[in-house]
Amino acid sequence: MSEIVLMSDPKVAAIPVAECGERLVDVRAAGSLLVDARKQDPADAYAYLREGVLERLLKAQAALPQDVRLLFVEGYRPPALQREYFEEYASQLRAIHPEWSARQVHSAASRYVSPPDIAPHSAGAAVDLTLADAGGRELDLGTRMNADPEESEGACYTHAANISEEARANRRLLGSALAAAGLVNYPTEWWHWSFGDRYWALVTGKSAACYGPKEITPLGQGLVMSD
Ligand SMILES: C[C@@H](N)C(=O)N[C@H](C)C(=O)O
Ligand SMILES: [Zn+2]
Repeated sequence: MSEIVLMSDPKVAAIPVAECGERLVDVRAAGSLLVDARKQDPADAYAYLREGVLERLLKAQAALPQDVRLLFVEGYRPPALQREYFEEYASQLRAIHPEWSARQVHSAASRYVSPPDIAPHSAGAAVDLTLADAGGRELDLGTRMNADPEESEGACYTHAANISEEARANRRLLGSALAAAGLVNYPTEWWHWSFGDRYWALVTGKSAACYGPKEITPLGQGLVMSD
């Protein structure tokens, strides 16, 4: 298996963004995806994604067996929230490993949360999702979603060996549908997939990302994006 490129790798930040300006859309309006409210925020920003990412999720949903559904948990994440997540996990790591340098902490933190400057969720390009049965019950993917590497003893890594055969099969099913639709996985998190961001561009050999980080402002029934 090829070596994992972490989000903190300078190769990711070196990818330029040629912003295409595509809008963020509410995935709940598409109607055919299961959407879980565990990450709901007052502006419902969590439910938004770039239009091209949603199109690809719908394609992946259509490729799954009839009794299996994608369960969407989190899409867009405001830059301030991304910073909060990153800092929170970095301080946990500092407490566990007081001997680590700032560089080591930054790199280890990026196994689980992207550095805010390159964050795919803040570009509306990434989605955290899992599988559910026809009744909406989550399937066994080996760990809870958002289990960090310490808590899960590494089982959050997509190709971890310390999960059951059933969980491995479910990860394969999720992965084959999403990869066929054009999304790429962050290999330290089985639930994190993206399209159009810098990480996606690096993995797929594109010269630039098409979606860069955005701030959003709620307006009427929607969201307005700005740099
Ligand atoms: C925090 C976790 N749900 C997540 O989204 N991690 C990725 C790497 C990110 O922050 O982009
Ligand atoms: Zn994610």
